[in-house]
Amino acid sequence: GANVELVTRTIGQAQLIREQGLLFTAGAESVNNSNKDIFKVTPVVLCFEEAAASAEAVKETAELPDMILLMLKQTSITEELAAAMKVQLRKPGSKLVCFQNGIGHIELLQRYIPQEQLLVAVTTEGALKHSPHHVEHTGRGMTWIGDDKSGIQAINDNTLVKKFKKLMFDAGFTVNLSNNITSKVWNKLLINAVINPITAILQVRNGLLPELPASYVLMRTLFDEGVMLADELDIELAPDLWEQLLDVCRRTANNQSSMLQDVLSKRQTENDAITGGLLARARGTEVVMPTHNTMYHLLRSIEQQWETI
Ligand SMILES: NC(=O)C1=CN([C@@H]2O[C@H](COP(=O)(O)OP(=O)(O)OC[C@H]3O[C@@H](n4cnc5c(N)ncnc54)[C@H](OP(=O)(O)O)[C@@H]3O)[C@@H](O)[C@H]2O)C=CC1
Ligand SMILES: CC(C)(CO)C(=O)C(=O)O
Repeated sequence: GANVELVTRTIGQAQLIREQGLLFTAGAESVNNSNKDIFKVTPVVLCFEEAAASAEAVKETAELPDMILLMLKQTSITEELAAAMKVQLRKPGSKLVCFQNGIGHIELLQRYIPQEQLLVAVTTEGALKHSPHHVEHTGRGMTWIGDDKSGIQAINDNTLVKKFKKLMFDAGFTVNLSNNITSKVWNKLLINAVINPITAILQVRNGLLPELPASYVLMRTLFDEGVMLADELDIELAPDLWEQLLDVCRRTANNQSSMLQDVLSKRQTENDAITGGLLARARGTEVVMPTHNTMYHLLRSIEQQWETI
């Protein structure tokens, strides 16, 4: 095994998990779907400030983490967080694995953390936080990790990465290495940039999108604009990405997309990292993305209504 520490944002959540444990339920398609068990685990829990202070205080870098799995939304990746990560990643060879959807965060993190310590993860696993100490594994998937600069062999030979893969495998998760993680990131980015904004604006579940003739047209238009940009940037996409996208709608038909959940809870969405991420990459190219631009501004208008309340 490995020593694992869970880091929460608030002290309240850390205390709750220390007192009551972390409840883990398995949804219908989860790894542990045989009996829909509820597992209770009692990890070591620190809040963000505690973790940052304890890393600052450490003199021997051997006591610092080997690997940090960053599973926050893009909206939580701030300069302050990146600076704190830098302090926690002083152990030579340690790695930060970034699980976010969307793009833009790696550029921010690279301003603080050397590129060779950053790994990008793309996952199709599904998780849903029901309460501050209850999480459901809503769907089985696959996780890809990589970094396009080092190449697959270097990652494959990395002892830490090997150990991480084994630990994940033993826990029931499949982790593969990718020699083109940018392509994996963009496949997911285009899927999210089609499904998330439309579901969030129309307030419908994923399954309805391809069923409504008008939203089907909108989906295809957003998809085609995204493909044009990827072509312009020489980013390889899966040849059957459109079919994959329709399949995601079918497989997650009853899900509310993460962006719809954010809108319903009046939380800031990942619009800047998903649709905004595409628009930022299109700037300075010949590609125009009028439909993504409209979706971006519609979502910002929704968010700005709460910001001004
Ligand atoms: N959920 C899923 O199935 C999938 C999610 N993703 C991507 O993964 C990322 C995370 O998504 P998801 O887990 O759903 O998001 P959630 O909002 O459910 O969870 C993120 C957690 O991060 C916590 N957090 C925020 N800031 C800090 C901090 N500084 N220190 C410690 N904890 C912090 C939040 O705490 P608090 O609630 O207190 O703010 C929250 O509990 C997103 O980019 C998403 O797009 C990718 C694939 C699948
Ligand atoms: C694939 C999809 C759209 C599934 O709901 C998702 O990743 C999300 O909701 O953010």
